[in-house]
Amino acid sequence: MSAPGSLLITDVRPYGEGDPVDILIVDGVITEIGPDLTAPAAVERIAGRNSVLLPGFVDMHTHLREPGREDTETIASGSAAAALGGYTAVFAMANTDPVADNSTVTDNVYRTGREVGLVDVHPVGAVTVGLQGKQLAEMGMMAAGAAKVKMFSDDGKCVDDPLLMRRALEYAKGLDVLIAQHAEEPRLTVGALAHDGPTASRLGLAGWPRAAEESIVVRDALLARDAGTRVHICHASTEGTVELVKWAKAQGISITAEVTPHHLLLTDARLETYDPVNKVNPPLREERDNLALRRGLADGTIDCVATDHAPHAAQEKCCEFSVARPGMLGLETALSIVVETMVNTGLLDWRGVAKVMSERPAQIVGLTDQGRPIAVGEPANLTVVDAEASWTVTADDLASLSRNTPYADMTLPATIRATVLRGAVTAYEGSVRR
Ligand SMILES: NC(=O)N[C@@H](CC(=O)O)C(=O)O
Ligand SMILES: [Zn+2]
Ligand SMILES: [Zn+2]
Repeated sequence: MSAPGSLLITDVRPYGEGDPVDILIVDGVITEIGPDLTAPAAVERIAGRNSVLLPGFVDMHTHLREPGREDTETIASGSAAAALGGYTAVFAMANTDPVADNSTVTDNVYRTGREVGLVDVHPVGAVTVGLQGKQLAEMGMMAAGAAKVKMFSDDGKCVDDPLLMRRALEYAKGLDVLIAQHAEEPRLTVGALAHDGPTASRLGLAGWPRAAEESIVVRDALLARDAGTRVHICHASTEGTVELVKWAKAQGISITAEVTPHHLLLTDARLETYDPVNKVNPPLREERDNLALRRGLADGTIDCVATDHAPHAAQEKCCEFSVARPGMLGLETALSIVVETMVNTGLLDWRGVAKVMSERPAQIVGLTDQGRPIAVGEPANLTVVDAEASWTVTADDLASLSRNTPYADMTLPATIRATVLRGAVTAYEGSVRR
């Protein structure tokens, strides 16, 4: 990674609007924006070549597998994947081994992220001890530690006990932190392998009904209402979730929701081959869910895109569908899938992409230095997007240590030309800068 000195990014269009300008960055802060800026010869330059300039992306939902499964992802490899995907901040979920349910783990994740330095790694703390759903974790200790944990989640598992969830929301309110719920009523998903629909029936796979998600979404909306606090819904996957979140927002309930790129694009039709790469929680659903999620993201009902980047070892993904681990990679392909499903369909312009990939996630979780406007005086956390380019995904070329991308061999629109974290170039033309 280059030192955070001075940087000149030439020939870029902020938010894809207007004529190309140059951006001068000094000591991590944008100091000048205008056509044909001059800078001393020693200043590092990035040629934007008429690219779109966006605020650096913020991922509220990433699984880095450190500590515990460093064979599938480390904080370093996941940070590289994030930088290449245009991210300047990621939230690393708590389902590590050991679980991030105490400040020793969360502070270690945070410090390792700083040492790697490619992206701001914010650890997510567990809501319950060991993700067991029995006893609240020491959220206060984690929030007060070096990592200043801002978000808590048992993701991978649902906090299904309603009384415990109520207490968690009350505790979170006092700490001014966010609870993010993996909305899954486990008594409705016993043995479930696929979306409960015609495809699962035909393939003989036990179904995961939409109601398993939606019943928790509405329950948690009501609990947040009563607690007078906010709640965030991870990986919304159904048309009904969009309707329920819209209803809850209309009631003045402080609820937010994210959608993954794969739930915007892919359906359970993918399961016909029984390829475990398509196994994910919540499952890929039907086209009407994709379309409702896209509309919800466009109209602000769904607040943001989060990757749910979930690396798994080859041996955990090549076996029989029923025993394969759920989850798919997402960091390096997210922007392309958002362009394919939201920009190329006319649902979002580049301002809208900045909102759902950067501004809203930063606001929801309370980051004050990310998701900022591209303006003089603002921190230089930026992503340079070549909107005209396309690329073919080669699993072996990904920076992630895992290979479980559902987009292998697909040609996708848009590439990340460069990512800039506080004025330092972290990724440039497909390579990370260390
Ligand atoms: N999404 C997944 O299918 N898997 C995630 C857990 C989760 O996000 O629920 C994982 O940690 O592998
Ligand atoms: Zn989850
Ligand atoms: Zn997850």
